[in-house]
Amino acid sequence: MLEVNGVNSFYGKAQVLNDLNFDVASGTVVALLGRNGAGKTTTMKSIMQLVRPRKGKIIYQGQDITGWPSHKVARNGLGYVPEERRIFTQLTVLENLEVGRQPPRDGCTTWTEDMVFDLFPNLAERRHNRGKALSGGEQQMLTIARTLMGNPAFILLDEPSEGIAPVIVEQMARVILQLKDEGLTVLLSEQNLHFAQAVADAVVIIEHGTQKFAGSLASLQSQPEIRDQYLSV
Ligand SMILES: Nc1ncnc2c1ncn2[C@@H]1O[C@H](COP(=O)(O)OP(=O)(O)OP(=O)(O)O)[C@@H](O)[C@H]1O
Repeated sequence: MLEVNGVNSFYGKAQVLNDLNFDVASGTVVALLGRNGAGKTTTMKSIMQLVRPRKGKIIYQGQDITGWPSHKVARNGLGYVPEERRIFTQLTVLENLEVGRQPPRDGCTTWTEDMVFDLFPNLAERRHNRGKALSGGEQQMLTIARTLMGNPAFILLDEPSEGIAPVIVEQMARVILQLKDEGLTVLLSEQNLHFAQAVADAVVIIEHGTQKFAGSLASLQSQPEIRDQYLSV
């Protein structure tokens, strides 16, 4: 569904990604793992064309999307949930969801408010509250919920478990598996293997912008030396 082909990305003169090569198969959850500063966010931004790869290609559903404007990438069915929660603090939960609404997309779930409230019951209770009244975890959920209102086929979640309470982390893992059941394809970034193990089918490990491993979760689990070398566990 998504191919990252020989991607090299830079900030100015500084090269941050070196020849990344991995695939995300349709209907799977792939975890992009690596320590702080490894290049996970830059990989996601390179897929979304928020950072333009200087070399290499991003192929989505057989189409080369490299160089497309980011809004066109999003309209094509890729929903990006950045690490920093970008909700509208002055708008209510319902109004935030309304902002994210896009027309139905062929082959994808058409999300309604009720459907996202089923997924995130905490938000249902808070539907008339303003964004600023929500906890960090609820803001994280609202960011995901708003992205779902755009009816994506593929969702990129940058560190969905970062900075939220353990009980919410568990809920987040359940949500990701429910999204997979809905037929969405998920690429998430994570520093810690624990969360990835609960949700991912496959794993890509990067260190200093270089890919060190790509394969199934089972194959990573059978190679503890890779895990110990590149991940904080
Ligand atoms: N806008 C920027 N300008 C210059 N360098 C940047 C910029 N954003 C990130 N970097 C650098 O690029 C490298 C990769 O950063 P990136 O945010 O992609 O890593 P990450 O794996 O997502 O880490 P984190 O867990 O901190 O989000 C780091 O060395 C970082 O300092």
